[in-house]
Amino acid sequence: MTALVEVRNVTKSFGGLVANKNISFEAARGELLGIIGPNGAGKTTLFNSVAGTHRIDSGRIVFDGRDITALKAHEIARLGLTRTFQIYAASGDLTVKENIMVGCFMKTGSRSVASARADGLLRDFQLEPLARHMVGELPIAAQKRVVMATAMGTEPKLLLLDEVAAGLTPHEVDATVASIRFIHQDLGVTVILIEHVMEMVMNVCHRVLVLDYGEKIAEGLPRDVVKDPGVIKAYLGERYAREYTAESS
Ligand SMILES: Nc1ncnc2c1ncn2[C@@H]1O[C@H](COP(=O)(O)OP(=O)(O)OP(=O)(O)O)[C@@H](O)[C@H]1O
Repeated sequence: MTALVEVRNVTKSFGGLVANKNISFEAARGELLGIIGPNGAGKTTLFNSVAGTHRIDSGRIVFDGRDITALKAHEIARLGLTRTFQIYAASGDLTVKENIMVGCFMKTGSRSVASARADGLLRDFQLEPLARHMVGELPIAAQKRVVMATAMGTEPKLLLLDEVAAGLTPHEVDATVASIRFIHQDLGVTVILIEHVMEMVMNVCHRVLVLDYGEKIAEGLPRDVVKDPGVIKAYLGERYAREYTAESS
């Protein structure tokens, strides 16, 4: 598999705090990559660095064969790299369908094309009965599906999902896993996801990167990463690691 995105020696500081320190990784076309690590490790900062939400201090990012390091977020999104936000950021004034259409307008200027595409996404993400509801009034699980459907409206090649399982019940996490598999397998989108819900990471990710204090401390198969002593110490804890080691052996 060839790399769809290559991140080389990316550093990003906020004042004296180095939130991403010399981080390098690649995601292959068709891969489903997870990023884990404790609160404040630099995961969201890394998404912001890759998606052009902020300028990085140093390093280089290549997406789909093109150097995107100096591009702005909307220019990067047009190339097919879309990110979702951990905190839902859409306008509360929009209905579910209108919200999804905002994503579709990235690829078309036609209202009827955007509307038809949004109808398809409403079906794909089981949102049809909610199409006319205001997004801000929906339960969290449905809001997360709107976030994913809106992102898919931009027709990405690479989708960065920031904690789409946070705050969900186990049943809702299962439904989110199904949505991610649909995006990845049926729609053929490469996915990188940040997640604290380890059941989901273990379930869906091909590979996992682990960040701690702004640095990449591990990278590998989920079953190997959860046994890494550095990852256990920094993030998972002994009890959790024992559970997963027992399950995967
Ligand atoms: N815009 C900003 N200005 C100043 N500091 C920031 C900014 N964004 C992030 N930071 C700091 O950078 C560090 C990394 O934050 P980041 O949000 O990337 O961590 P994270 O791994 O995503 O955490 P979480 O799992 O809690 O979402 C933290 O110390 C955070 O306070």
